[in-house]
Amino acid sequence: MVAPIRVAVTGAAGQIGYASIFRIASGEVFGPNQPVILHLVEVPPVLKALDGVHMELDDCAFPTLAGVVKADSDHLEDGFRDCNWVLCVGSIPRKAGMERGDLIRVNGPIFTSTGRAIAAAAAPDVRVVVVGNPCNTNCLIAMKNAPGVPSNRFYAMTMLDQNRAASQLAQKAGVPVGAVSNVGIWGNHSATQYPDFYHAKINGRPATEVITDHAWLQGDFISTVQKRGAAVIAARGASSAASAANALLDTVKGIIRPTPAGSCFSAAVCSDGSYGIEAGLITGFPLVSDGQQVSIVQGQTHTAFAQSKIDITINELREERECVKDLLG
Ligand SMILES: NC(=O)c1ccc[n+]([C@@H]2O[C@H](COP(=O)([O-])OP(=O)(O)OC[C@H]3O[C@@H](n4cnc5c(N)ncnc54)[C@H](O)[C@@H]3O)[C@@H](O)[C@H]2O)c1
Ligand SMILES: O=C(O)C[C@H](O)C(=O)O
Repeated sequence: MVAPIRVAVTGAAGQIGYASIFRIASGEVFGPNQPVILHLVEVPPVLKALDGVHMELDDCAFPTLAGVVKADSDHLEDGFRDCNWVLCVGSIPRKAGMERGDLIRVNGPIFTSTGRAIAAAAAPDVRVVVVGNPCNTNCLIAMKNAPGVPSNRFYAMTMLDQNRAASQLAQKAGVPVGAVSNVGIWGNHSATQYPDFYHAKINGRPATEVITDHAWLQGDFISTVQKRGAAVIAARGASSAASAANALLDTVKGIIRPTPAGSCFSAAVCSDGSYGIEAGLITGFPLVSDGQQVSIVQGQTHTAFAQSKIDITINELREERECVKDLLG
């Protein structure tokens, strides 16, 4: 009999929460033999809607769903008690015309109590993925407010950017998206991020050999990925949800499954000073997992063009940190 793992999802009745939890309950992420107890966290006015989500989970009759715990955001320790994963979605999304960073003073405070409750109540092996924007800096706030939880347990989501970048490269090259690998996202999940096409591969070959339109790679490719979130908001009238939920699940899979040889996956983690990036910033890096431990891919070299892009996005992360320095524990 396999012991269940406990997975908390904040904002569980929101767009991304709703698009995530059924897939987590189904066994897609942790496997068909791993029971999961879902901890669903919402703000008090949304608890009634959360009851409805709970009914729907029951009605799916997933064999892998071993239980549901509901908690409100005023009782986060109850919500996170003994959790092995805390997926932090709950927060306000931006509207048309806003940058993700505009949410910093609205959503940032949510992550002080989140960090404290994780430290107080979660399982000793807890891993945290922050989705709520601006996710890098919110993750920094949570990490700084969770003394005793190792910094390498904190991730902010840049997987959606990786998936967007892979899709753009595949369409340009006229290949299935599965042919694209090794796309690293550097820096902030924002309009300054640097999606690294230089190290990307298409059918195992450098993307820069397969796609010879380098002006497109340096121009429209980067800006399309950087601004994709805003483009979705403009078209849909709401921020990306199904693709974000999919990326959240891909992030967890990236962490717990060995990365295929010669490839990487993307998330923002606490910099250890790799590539000269200031230690302690939550920064998008190319990562590899052996199924247990995640590490930053080492030894990549960057062109002057790429380095200038990385410098811009790292600078923005420093500015965001300055903006929330009163929340950093
Ligand atoms: N990192 C990424 O790639 C990425 C992608 C898409 C969206 N996002 C971000 O994810 C967040 C959620 O987006 P959404 O579309 O699901 O929004 P949503 O408004 O549909 O849902 C958010 C939910 O969070 C709940 N909530 C708010 N404050 C909370 C708190 N303190 N504790 C618990 N729950 C709380 C709300 O009641 C709501 O149900 C936004 O900040 C959005 O910008 C990030
Ligand atoms: O762009 C947003 O505000 C939502 C999300 O971060 C996205 O990239 O789709």
